[in-house]
Amino acid sequence: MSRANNGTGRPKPNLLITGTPGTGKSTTASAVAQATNLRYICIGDLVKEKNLHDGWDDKFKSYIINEDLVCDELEDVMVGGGNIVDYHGCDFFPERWFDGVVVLQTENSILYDRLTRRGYSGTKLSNNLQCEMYQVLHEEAKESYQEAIVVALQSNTIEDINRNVALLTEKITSWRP
Ligand SMILES: Nc1ncnc2c1ncn2[C@@H]1O[C@H](COP(=O)(O)OP(=O)(O)O)[C@@H](O)[C@H]1O
Repeated sequence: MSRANNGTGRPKPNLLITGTPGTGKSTTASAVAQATNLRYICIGDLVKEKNLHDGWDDKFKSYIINEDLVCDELEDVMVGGGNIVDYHGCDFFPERWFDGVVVLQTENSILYDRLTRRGYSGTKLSNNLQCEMYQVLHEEAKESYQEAIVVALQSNTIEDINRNVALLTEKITSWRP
Protein backbone atom coordinates (compact mmCIF):
# COMPACT_ATOMS: atom_id res chain seq x y z
CA MET A 1 0.00 0.00 0.00
CA SER A 2 1.43 3.32 -1.04
CA ARG A 3 0.91 6.72 0.49
CA ALA A 4 0.70 8.28 -2.95
CA ASN A 5 -3.04 8.68 -2.61
CA ASN A 6 -2.93 9.94 0.96
CA GLY A 7 -3.23 13.45 2.32
CA THR A 8 -6.82 12.85 3.30
CA GLY A 9 -6.24 12.94 7.05
CA ARG A 10 -7.66 9.46 7.55
CA PRO A 11 -6.39 7.92 10.77
CA LYS A 12 -6.52 4.43 9.25
CA PRO A 13 -6.26 3.30 5.64
CA ASN A 14 -9.02 2.07 3.35
CA LEU A 15 -8.26 -1.00 1.27
CA LEU A 16 -10.22 -2.36 -1.69
CA ILE A 17 -9.99 -6.08 -2.42
CA THR A 18 -11.32 -6.86 -5.86
CA GLY A 19 -11.19 -9.71 -8.37
CA THR A 20 -13.43 -12.13 -10.22
CA PRO A 21 -15.96 -13.98 -8.01
CA GLY A 22 -14.29 -17.03 -6.44
CA THR A 23 -10.77 -15.60 -6.32
CA GLY A 24 -10.88 -15.41 -2.52
CA LYS A 25 -11.90 -11.83 -1.80
CA SER A 26 -14.17 -12.51 1.14
CA THR A 27 -11.81 -15.12 2.65
CA THR A 28 -8.84 -12.77 2.37
CA ALA A 29 -10.62 -9.54 3.28
CA SER A 30 -12.30 -10.92 6.38
CA ALA A 31 -9.03 -12.47 7.61
CA VAL A 32 -7.16 -9.18 7.10
CA ALA A 33 -9.96 -7.26 8.82
CA GLN A 34 -9.80 -9.61 11.78
CA ALA A 35 -6.01 -9.33 12.02
CA THR A 36 -5.99 -5.53 11.80
CA ASN A 37 -9.27 -4.61 13.55
CA LEU A 38 -10.44 -2.84 10.41
CA ARG A 39 -14.09 -2.96 9.31
CA TYR A 40 -14.93 -5.56 6.66
CA ILE A 41 -17.47 -4.36 4.10
CA CYS A 42 -18.82 -6.89 1.62
CA ILE A 43 -20.58 -4.82 -1.03
CA GLY A 44 -22.68 -7.78 -2.19
CA ASP A 45 -24.11 -8.26 1.31
CA LEU A 46 -24.60 -4.53 1.82
CA VAL A 47 -26.54 -4.26 -1.45
CA LYS A 48 -28.91 -7.01 -0.30
CA GLU A 49 -29.28 -5.82 3.30
CA LYS A 50 -29.92 -2.18 2.45
CA ASN A 51 -31.73 -2.71 -0.85
CA LEU A 52 -29.12 -0.75 -2.81
CA HIS A 53 -30.19 -2.32 -6.08
CA ASP A 54 -32.55 -1.95 -9.01
CA GLY A 55 -34.04 -5.42 -8.79
CA TRP A 56 -33.05 -8.98 -9.57
CA ASP A 57 -31.38 -10.02 -12.82
CA ASP A 58 -32.81 -13.43 -13.59
CA LYS A 59 -30.30 -14.15 -16.37
CA PHE A 60 -27.26 -13.59 -14.16
CA LYS A 61 -28.97 -14.62 -10.93
CA SER A 62 -27.80 -11.56 -9.07
CA TYR A 63 -29.04 -8.16 -7.92
CA ILE A 64 -28.54 -5.20 -10.25
CA ILE A 65 -26.38 -2.98 -8.08
CA ASN A 66 -27.28 0.70 -7.86
CA GLU A 67 -23.79 2.22 -7.74
CA ASP A 68 -24.95 5.70 -6.69
CA LEU A 69 -26.87 4.31 -3.72
CA VAL A 70 -23.83 2.26 -2.66
CA CYS A 71 -21.52 5.29 -2.84
CA ASP A 72 -23.97 7.47 -0.89
CA GLU A 73 -24.39 4.76 1.74
CA LEU A 74 -20.65 4.38 2.28
CA GLU A 75 -19.37 7.94 1.93
CA ASP A 76 -19.24 8.81 5.65
CA VAL A 77 -17.74 5.52 6.74
CA MET A 78 -15.08 5.66 4.02
CA VAL A 79 -14.10 9.21 4.87
CA GLY A 80 -13.53 8.00 8.44
CA GLY A 81 -11.03 5.36 7.20
CA GLY A 82 -10.29 1.87 8.49
CA ASN A 83 -12.30 -0.14 5.96
CA ILE A 84 -11.63 -3.21 3.87
CA VAL A 85 -14.04 -3.28 0.96
CA ASP A 86 -14.73 -6.47 -1.01
CA TYR A 87 -16.33 -6.25 -4.44
CA HIS A 88 -15.94 -7.76 -7.92
CA GLY A 89 -15.79 -4.30 -9.49
CA CYS A 90 -13.94 -1.11 -8.73
CA ASP A 91 -14.53 1.61 -11.31
CA PHE A 92 -17.49 3.33 -9.69
CA PHE A 93 -16.04 4.01 -6.24
CA PRO A 94 -14.53 7.47 -5.72
CA GLU A 95 -10.78 7.18 -6.31
CA ARG A 96 -10.08 9.23 -3.15
CA TRP A 97 -11.60 6.51 -0.95
CA PHE A 98 -8.72 4.05 -1.25
CA ASP A 99 -5.11 3.93 -0.13
CA GLY A 100 -4.55 0.50 -1.64
CA VAL A 101 -6.28 -1.66 -4.25
CA VAL A 102 -5.64 -5.42 -4.32
CA VAL A 103 -6.65 -7.55 -7.29
CA LEU A 104 -6.81 -11.26 -6.48
CA GLN A 105 -6.10 -13.62 -9.37
CA THR A 106 -6.72 -17.35 -9.76
CA GLU A 107 -5.76 -19.84 -12.45
CA ASN A 108 -8.73 -20.70 -14.61
CA SER A 109 -8.88 -24.44 -13.88
CA ILE A 110 -8.88 -23.74 -10.14
CA LEU A 111 -11.47 -21.00 -10.51
CA TYR A 112 -13.64 -23.31 -12.62
CA ASP A 113 -13.75 -25.83 -9.76
CA ARG A 114 -14.51 -23.17 -7.14
CA LEU A 115 -17.33 -21.62 -9.17
CA THR A 116 -18.97 -24.91 -10.14
CA ARG A 117 -18.84 -25.93 -6.47
CA ARG A 118 -20.65 -22.68 -5.75
CA GLY A 119 -23.34 -23.71 -8.22
CA TYR A 120 -22.38 -21.43 -11.10
CA SER A 121 -23.16 -22.80 -14.56
CA GLY A 122 -23.97 -21.67 -18.09
CA THR A 123 -23.52 -18.01 -18.96
CA LYS A 124 -22.73 -16.97 -15.41
CA LEU A 125 -19.88 -19.50 -15.20
CA SER A 126 -18.42 -18.73 -18.61
CA ASN A 127 -18.67 -14.95 -18.14
CA ASN A 128 -16.75 -15.16 -14.88
CA LEU A 129 -14.07 -17.45 -16.32
CA GLN A 130 -13.61 -15.07 -19.25
CA CYS A 131 -13.46 -12.13 -16.87
CA GLU A 132 -10.54 -13.82 -15.13
CA MET A 133 -8.86 -14.98 -18.34
CA TYR A 134 -8.80 -11.44 -19.76
CA GLN A 135 -7.79 -9.90 -16.41
CA VAL A 136 -10.76 -7.57 -16.59
CA LEU A 137 -10.58 -6.53 -12.94
CA HIS A 138 -6.85 -5.86 -13.06
CA GLU A 139 -7.30 -3.62 -16.10
CA GLU A 140 -10.27 -1.87 -14.46
CA ALA A 141 -8.24 -1.26 -11.31
CA LYS A 142 -5.27 0.15 -13.23
CA GLU A 143 -7.57 2.46 -15.19
CA SER A 144 -9.46 3.64 -12.11
CA TYR A 145 -6.63 4.18 -9.59
CA GLN A 146 -3.02 5.33 -9.60
CA GLU A 147 -0.97 2.32 -10.64
CA ALA A 148 1.27 2.82 -7.61
CA ILE A 149 -1.54 1.78 -5.28
CA VAL A 150 -2.72 -1.24 -7.31
CA VAL A 151 -1.26 -4.67 -6.62
CA ALA A 152 -2.20 -8.04 -8.16
CA LEU A 153 -1.80 -11.11 -5.93
CA GLN A 154 -2.13 -14.77 -6.86
CA SER A 155 -4.81 -16.65 -4.93
CA ASN A 156 -4.58 -20.28 -5.99
CA THR A 157 -3.73 -22.08 -2.79
CA ILE A 158 -4.14 -21.87 0.98
CA GLU A 159 -0.46 -20.85 1.14
CA ASP A 160 -1.28 -17.92 -1.16
CA ILE A 161 -4.07 -16.82 1.18
CA ASN A 162 -1.79 -17.03 4.20
CA ARG A 163 0.94 -15.07 2.43
CA ASN A 164 -1.48 -12.45 1.11
CA VAL A 165 -3.11 -11.97 4.51
CA ALA A 166 0.28 -11.59 6.19
CA LEU A 167 1.47 -9.10 3.55
CA LEU A 168 -1.66 -6.95 3.72
CA THR A 169 -1.74 -7.06 7.51
CA GLU A 170 1.84 -5.83 7.61
CA LYS A 171 1.11 -3.01 5.12
CA ILE A 172 -1.90 -1.87 7.12
CA THR A 173 -0.26 -1.99 10.52
CA SER A 174 2.78 -0.05 9.28
CA TRP A 175 0.63 2.56 7.45
CA ARG A 176 0.87 6.10 8.77
CA PRO A 177 -1.42 8.98 7.83
N1 LIG B 1 -6.27 -19.08 -2.39
C1 LIG B 1 -7.21 -20.02 -2.13
N2 LIG B 1 -6.85 -21.30 -1.92
C2 LIG B 1 -7.77 -22.24 -1.67
N3 LIG B 1 -9.10 -22.03 -1.61
C3 LIG B 1 -9.52 -20.75 -1.81
C4 LIG B 1 -8.61 -19.70 -2.08
N4 LIG B 1 -9.31 -18.56 -2.23
C5 LIG B 1 -10.59 -18.88 -2.05
N5 LIG B 1 -10.73 -20.19 -1.81
C6 LIG B 1 -12.00 -20.91 -1.63
O1 LIG B 1 -12.80 -20.61 -2.75
C7 LIG B 1 -14.12 -20.30 -2.37
C8 LIG B 1 -14.46 -18.89 -2.80
O2 LIG B 1 -13.73 -17.98 -1.98
P1 LIG B 1 -14.32 -16.55 -1.59
O3 LIG B 1 -13.42 -15.95 -0.57
O4 LIG B 1 -15.78 -16.65 -1.23
O5 LIG B 1 -14.19 -15.78 -2.97
P2 LIG B 1 -14.85 -14.40 -3.46
O6 LIG B 1 -15.20 -13.60 -2.23
O7 LIG B 1 -13.81 -13.75 -4.29
O8 LIG B 1 -16.05 -14.78 -4.27
C9 LIG B 1 -14.21 -20.55 -0.87
O9 LIG B 1 -14.68 -21.85 -0.66
C10 LIG B 1 -12.78 -20.39 -0.42
O10 LIG B 1 -12.51 -21.16 0.73
